[in-house]
Amino acid sequence: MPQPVVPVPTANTTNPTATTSTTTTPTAATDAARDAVEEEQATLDAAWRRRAELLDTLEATLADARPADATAHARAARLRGRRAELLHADQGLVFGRVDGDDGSVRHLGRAGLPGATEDDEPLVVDWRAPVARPFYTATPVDPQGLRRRRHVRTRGREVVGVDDEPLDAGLDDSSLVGEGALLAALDERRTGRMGTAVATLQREQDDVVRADARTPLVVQGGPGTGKTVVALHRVAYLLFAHPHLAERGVLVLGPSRRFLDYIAQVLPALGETAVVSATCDTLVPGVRPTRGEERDVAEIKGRSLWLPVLRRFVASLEPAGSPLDLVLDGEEYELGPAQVAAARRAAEGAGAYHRARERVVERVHDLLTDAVADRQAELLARAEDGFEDVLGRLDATLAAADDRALPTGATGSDVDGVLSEADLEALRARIAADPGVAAAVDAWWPRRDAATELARLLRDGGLLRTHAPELTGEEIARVVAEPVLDGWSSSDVPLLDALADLLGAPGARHAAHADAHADANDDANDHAHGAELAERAARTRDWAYGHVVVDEAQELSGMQWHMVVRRCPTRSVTAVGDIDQASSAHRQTDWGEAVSDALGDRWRRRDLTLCYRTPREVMELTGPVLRRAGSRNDPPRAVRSAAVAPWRRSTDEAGCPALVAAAVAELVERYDGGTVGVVAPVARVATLREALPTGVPAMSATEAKGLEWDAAVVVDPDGIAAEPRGWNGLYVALTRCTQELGQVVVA
Ligand SMILES: Nc1ncnc2c1ncn2[C@@H]1O[C@H](COP(=O)(O)OP(=O)(O)OP(=O)(O)O)[C@@H](O)[C@H]1O
Repeated sequence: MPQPVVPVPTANTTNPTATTSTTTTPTAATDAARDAVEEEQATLDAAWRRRAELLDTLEATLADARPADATAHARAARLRGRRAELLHADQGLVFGRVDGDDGSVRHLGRAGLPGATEDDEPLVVDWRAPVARPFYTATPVDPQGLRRRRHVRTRGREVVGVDDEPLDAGLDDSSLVGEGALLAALDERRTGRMGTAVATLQREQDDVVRADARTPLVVQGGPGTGKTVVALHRVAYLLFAHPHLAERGVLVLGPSRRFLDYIAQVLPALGETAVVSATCDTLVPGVRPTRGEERDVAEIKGRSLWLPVLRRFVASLEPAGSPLDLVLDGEEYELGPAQVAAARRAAEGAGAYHRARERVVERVHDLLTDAVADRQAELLARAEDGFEDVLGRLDATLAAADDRALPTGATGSDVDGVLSEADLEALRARIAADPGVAAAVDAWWPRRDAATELARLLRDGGLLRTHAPELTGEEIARVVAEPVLDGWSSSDVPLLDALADLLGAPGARHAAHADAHADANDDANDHAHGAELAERAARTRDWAYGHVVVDEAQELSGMQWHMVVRRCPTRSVTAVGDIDQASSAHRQTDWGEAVSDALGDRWRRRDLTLCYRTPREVMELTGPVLRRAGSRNDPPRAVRSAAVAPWRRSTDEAGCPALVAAAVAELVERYDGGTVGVVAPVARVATLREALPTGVPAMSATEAKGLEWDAAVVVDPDGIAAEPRGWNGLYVALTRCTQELGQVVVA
């Protein structure tokens, strides 16, 4: 049990896993507290001085730097990255300390601060360094060589308190890490922006943060268990521990723009900029859904089966083995079925449609070059047999070739009929540039555009019946009835992405990847340029990220999962979510069903079990809601209890907006400096927005996902429960508050 040696202002805290505490007399405790604060203040002062020195040195080095070559450029970029890291470390420059059995003392902070000389111990160890790990994971049962863990609470340059946990005095293994500091952090007013939790990460969270990056990881956790916190700290950890990931950037996928705004400050505050954040809707550059859609259609279009459907459709776009007629210099050539088949074989294994097309077209040019050369030789042979008219034609052909700069070096009279290598090359180049040949090849194997082809497929019942036999006639009819020409819907985006991938870029083989590689080499480890890299990655549809984090991952459809994996071929993916909070149209009810198709069977699951956000009294209301949602899971255990009991008020339809407005006004006053939010059935949101003061948001359960406020008012809970997947939605709605929950029931 932690022993706060300086009182912590957290009234309503109860550890669900309470353990024994060490006893100290009040006076001794006060003296010890004062000494401890003074001691840590001295360390914090030293850390600020060291930070200033390091920044001065960096500034001077950067001012003198004249990056002459790539190495110097990369070094300057690294220095700029380090400068940014030190600048961001001002909050929490020192936040923890561990004392070893061997008398060693180590301080932890947002950024590492080396000692004055190379032989000195670091003044502060970076929280992500391996030596920092016991701070998060040591327990009395497994003290990992530590005697004591101390959380140092600071405000700017001042130490305001310390919380000590002896690790050599107990047998209990279940207490929270740094309970005093944790509960103080949890009790703080919410600002509407998520904060960092480097100082108070809990053991089960740290296990996720530092898990192996190569294995896809799925983290299941109930509301408020810190999934988002963990996901974002994992990004910071991975970029620190595996700098090569920064060369490709990290993609963070969230459920909505509002959610991305909510978390936007966390990664920059952790010093990370090589990060792109997006929703599944905004992942494909140049494509934005503008059309709503029916839930059943979204469900059908989200199924993974569309991947084989689209594959079959794209295969059908390739020309059958029909002969190809070509004209060059007025002469007709026919590539017969056998030659066409041979050319098509060249495309086997080429992958995307356009890549295959490129290879086949090259092969066609080869075949035509051979055919022209053969015909020339044949004409010559006949000429030698004395056919004057044929000789005339040959002269004409060669003259035409000369006009087009075919450097045969031969004339009509001294030609020997066999083209040299150089002649053949030149002939091939001329064929490749010939507009007539290009037009014929285009007509035979056209370039295709993903948007046009998808719209064509989705509107054509016949095509769907051919390529999507997995769908029933009724399902096909629902798909065909969608007005795709009026714009894309959300479920079209992954279909477009899959189709664009199967088609490949016309005429720009691997351009995006080549581009990405060049950038990566220029910008290796360059945090200062991370934002630039991220911008470029966001613009490139087939950018391959170093790592992808998916938050609220339970919402993704099968096709959206494929869209994720396409962006990270190494499958270095961390997905965090709560299957019990799912509200989107798909039918998955467990993680295996949701991810196995895209992630294969290599993925691992971790669970988060403690709820840090929502007070126990509120969580107790959610068990029955979960049962009604059809879940067999229990809500997570809350680490805190509420100062104000959850309340319910009733009203009739007409009185609802006014009652909600009055309740909100009370809460805004009570949580001055904090935040209040309202969650309601979709149909009530607009009316409530009008009734509420500015700054108090009203939204549906789906929109509230991932967000939190000090106080939340849930309006018409029965109405929310009656929505599609409504009991899951109500579970979300009830778990948004950090302090107080009110429910307004509409009779
Ligand atoms: N170790 C921690 N230290 C301090 N605060 C924490 C810690 N873990 C979680 N929190 C806080 O608890 C709250 C809930 O965390 P978070 O939003 O990450 O939970 P979640 O599991 O993503 O919830 P939901 O499923 O409802 O979206 C946040 O205010 C977060 O800052």
